[in-house]
Amino acid sequence: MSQSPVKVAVTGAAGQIGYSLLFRIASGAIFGPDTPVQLRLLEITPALGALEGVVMELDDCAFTTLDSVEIGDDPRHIFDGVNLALLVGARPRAKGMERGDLLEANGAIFTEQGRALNDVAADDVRIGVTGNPANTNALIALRNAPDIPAERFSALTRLDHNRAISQLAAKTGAKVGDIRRMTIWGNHSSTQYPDLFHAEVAGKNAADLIDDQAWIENEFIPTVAKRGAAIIDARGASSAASAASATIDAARDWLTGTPEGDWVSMAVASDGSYGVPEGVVYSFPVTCSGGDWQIVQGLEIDDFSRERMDATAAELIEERDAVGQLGLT
Ligand SMILES: NC(=O)C1=CN([C@@H]2O[C@H](COP(=O)(O)OP(=O)(O)OC[C@H]3O[C@@H](n4cnc5c(N)ncnc54)[C@H](O)[C@@H]3O)[C@@H](O)[C@H]2O)C=CC1
Ligand SMILES: O=C([O-])CC(=O)C(=O)O
Repeated sequence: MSQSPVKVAVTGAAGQIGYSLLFRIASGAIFGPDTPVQLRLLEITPALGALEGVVMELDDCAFTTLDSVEIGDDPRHIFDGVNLALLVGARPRAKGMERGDLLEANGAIFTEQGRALNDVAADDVRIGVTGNPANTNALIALRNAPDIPAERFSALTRLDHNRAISQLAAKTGAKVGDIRRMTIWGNHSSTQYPDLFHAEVAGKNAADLIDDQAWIENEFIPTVAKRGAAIIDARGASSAASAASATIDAARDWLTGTPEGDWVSMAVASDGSYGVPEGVVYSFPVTCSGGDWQIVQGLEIDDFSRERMDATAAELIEERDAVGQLGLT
């Protein structure tokens, strides 16, 4: 192992997602087997005792890729010099809540953490937001970090993307690995638009192959968009292992690149592509290379897709305005 260590901050490290995420990062799932990782774990003060227990377990795994672990409750200390910050820590929703209901509870966290990252993170920092409402939390963080380019922030819609791939594979009998060019447009919420019109199954257009608009509208889209709620109903707690896995997938592809001929879904600051207003963090199809992302351009958008893309943009604008009224940005 010759490379110098990468510093990775994880917030909410003693939570459910953290319990799965930390072990994957420590074992090399983002940076591979040759890059040592320094974990810097942020929690609120009352959770530091539980976090110490998680650190004992990390030690007990004897991961060759884990260089060091530091824990604390001060974002300015934990984020000092970090190259990657995964902002997971936030209150999860309970049964019957929409993710937007968490805006006020969680918005303040991302104001403080955006400011701290602005002041102390490494110059090359990338910031991935998993904590809900993820898109608007990312917007709050980036607005509070004026010295960090907005392109360095993204919110997690990779879980929705992976859910959509899994549903499409089950419907068509294809293998997950045969599916490419899936897209989640918009918000990580029930208004998101999982798009089969540009997805491919073994090189064939997914919507043409399925040839069943009713299934797309009445089964596929709602199943993907409401999967988080279905898991809360079934488990009594929100998705954790799958959310951690998607957080890893998203960070790995952002930093190491997307496969040739494929793309992934990432919620990023809109640049106006596809008529999505600037000033919101919206999920687009993106390709990544060298730690940067680019929105895939030139996809044809029909009326059905347009309507759904606009509806989820409208929800993000409402969230942005609500946050403005709370004085959070
Ligand atoms: N974007 C996505 O696809 C998904 C997002 N989520 C969201 O991820 C977040 C975390 O979920 P879980 O791990 O299940 O929740 P959890 O409640 O098990 O853990 C959250 C942790 O964050 C900590 N925390 C709270 N405020 C903090 C602060 N200011 N700084 C640092 N840590 C803080 C808490 O002490 C707790 O340990 C929730 O907002 C949840 O809704 C969950 C699944 C998927
Ligand atoms: O639904 C929730 O609240 C947790 C989440 O974001 C998901 O599972 O997609």
